[in-house]
Amino acid sequence: MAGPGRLAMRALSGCGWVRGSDPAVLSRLRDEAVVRPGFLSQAEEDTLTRELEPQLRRRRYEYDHWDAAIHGFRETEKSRWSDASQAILQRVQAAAFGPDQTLLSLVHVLDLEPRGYIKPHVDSVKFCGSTIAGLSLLSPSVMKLVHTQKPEQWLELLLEPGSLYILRGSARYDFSHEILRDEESFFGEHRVPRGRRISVICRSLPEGVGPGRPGEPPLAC
Ligand SMILES: O=C(O)CCC(=O)C(=O)O
Ligand SMILES: [Fe+2]
Ligand SMILES: [Mn+2]
Repeated sequence: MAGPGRLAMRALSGCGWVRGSDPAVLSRLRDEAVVRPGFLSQAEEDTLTRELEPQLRRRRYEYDHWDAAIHGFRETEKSRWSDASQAILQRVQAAAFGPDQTLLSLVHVLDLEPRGYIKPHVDSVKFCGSTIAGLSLLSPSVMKLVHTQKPEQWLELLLEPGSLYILRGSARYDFSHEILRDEESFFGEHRVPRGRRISVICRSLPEGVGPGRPGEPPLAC
């Protein structure tokens, strides 16, 4: 997909991959809800997908938890990576995290089938620090952020395959995030048809928590 058309970009300030309810929200969250399209080369995308596929294929998609935040998904946590993937994750770390932040050693890998979606939620502050950074593979999708107290304030993030998104600070704590289901998958006027999407999500540890205790953080942050 080539990115949003001129129409969708009309109301935007700055980046063509982020839309917002109003210019004030866009400017306030400018550095806190960031999309970097084309962060991965096609070769890097293929490397990650090829490495994850066998591990994911062993699991079944889950649908039936009526109160769960995520529907039509399978997931894993991964600590050991090939050298090539390790290099990609290091680029993510350098792009998204500060030198004083420690990352969860387990990287969260989420596979959403074409009908899969993620309901609005705020990642638990118990298990996840101030920064969340996610790579998107295979299918484009729209991530929507809505202010938990003032729902009239929102952002839409267009996540194309190969893109990196970063949520930090207020965007991470004061806004819920969700991945829209296919029927609702629009970036402004721009329809974003959903296929299968894999995301690779790095998170910082809650501040003040040491990096030890392997295996402690749960699957769903
Ligand atoms: O798939 C993503 O990029 C986000 C997943 C998510 O919000 C979560 O696991 O908490
Ligand atoms: Fe989340
Ligand atoms: Mn989660």
